[in-house]
Amino acid sequence: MKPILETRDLTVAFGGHTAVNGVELTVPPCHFKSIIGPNGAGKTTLFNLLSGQLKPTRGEVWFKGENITNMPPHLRTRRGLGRSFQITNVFPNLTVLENVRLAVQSRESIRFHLFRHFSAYRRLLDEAYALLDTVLLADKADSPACLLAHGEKRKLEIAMLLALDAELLLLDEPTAGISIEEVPAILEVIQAIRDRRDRSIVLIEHKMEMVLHLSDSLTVLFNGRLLADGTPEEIMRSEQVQSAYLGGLYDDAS
Ligand SMILES: Nc1ncnc2c1ncn2[C@@H]1O[C@H](COP(=O)(O)OP(=O)(O)OP(=O)(O)O)[C@@H](O)[C@H]1O
Repeated sequence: MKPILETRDLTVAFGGHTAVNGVELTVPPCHFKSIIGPNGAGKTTLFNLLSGQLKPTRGEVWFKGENITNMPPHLRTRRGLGRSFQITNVFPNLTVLENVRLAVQSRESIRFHLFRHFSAYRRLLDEAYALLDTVLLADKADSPACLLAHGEKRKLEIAMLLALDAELLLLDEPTAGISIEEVPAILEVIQAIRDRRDRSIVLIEHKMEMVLHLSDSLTVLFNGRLLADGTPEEIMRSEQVQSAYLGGLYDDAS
């Protein structure tokens, strides 16, 4: 099966420091890959290269068979490559439902101009409701977005990403900064999206145990390099990974 996302020799250096170094990544369609690694391994920098926030010093990014290395972020989003924190257009005083409805509408308006009709508006609202259901946020549909708890905001972001119909979701530490009580709900949402098997997910996570049971494959970054790539079982068995994570090299800051 042709990969949906591929990187070739992807490298970026800041001055003398190579933050991402020759990374070769392959993500098949409808696949769930987690990128793990200790602090400073290069995970966020790699995401910046995938979403177009950064240009590589060397190497290429391919999405759906197209070389997107020099494509700006908004065009990558239109192609179907969506990143969670790119959702900067959450309107705090609008309700959760209206925010998702606007995200659905922004996708639709790229394709059609149907919205003068009430039936089209109704359809947008129905889709927005369905997405809120998917992310377990339907009970907050009428709350202003600014009143959501942190974890609920992450769910809203995921709903808006889904509304944009991203074929590949880049989720940057979706559980970072949220309370322990909210973590299971976020993981449940991600698992439900994974179980639909209709899109790919690439997720950054600092703590390997958080994503082991969710992932089809894991990529381990260490000092900017790809240390290991394989199924969760292969990664768990890898001595290299064990020593990187358990041999005192792993910075367990959360
Ligand atoms: N714009 C930049 N200029 C200079 N150095 C940078 C820049 N962005 C990242 N770095 C450096 O690149 C390295 C990788 O950082 P990155 O944030 O990608 O790591 P990470 O794996 O996401 O870590 P964390 O888990 O702490 O978020 C770090 O040493 C960081 O200081």
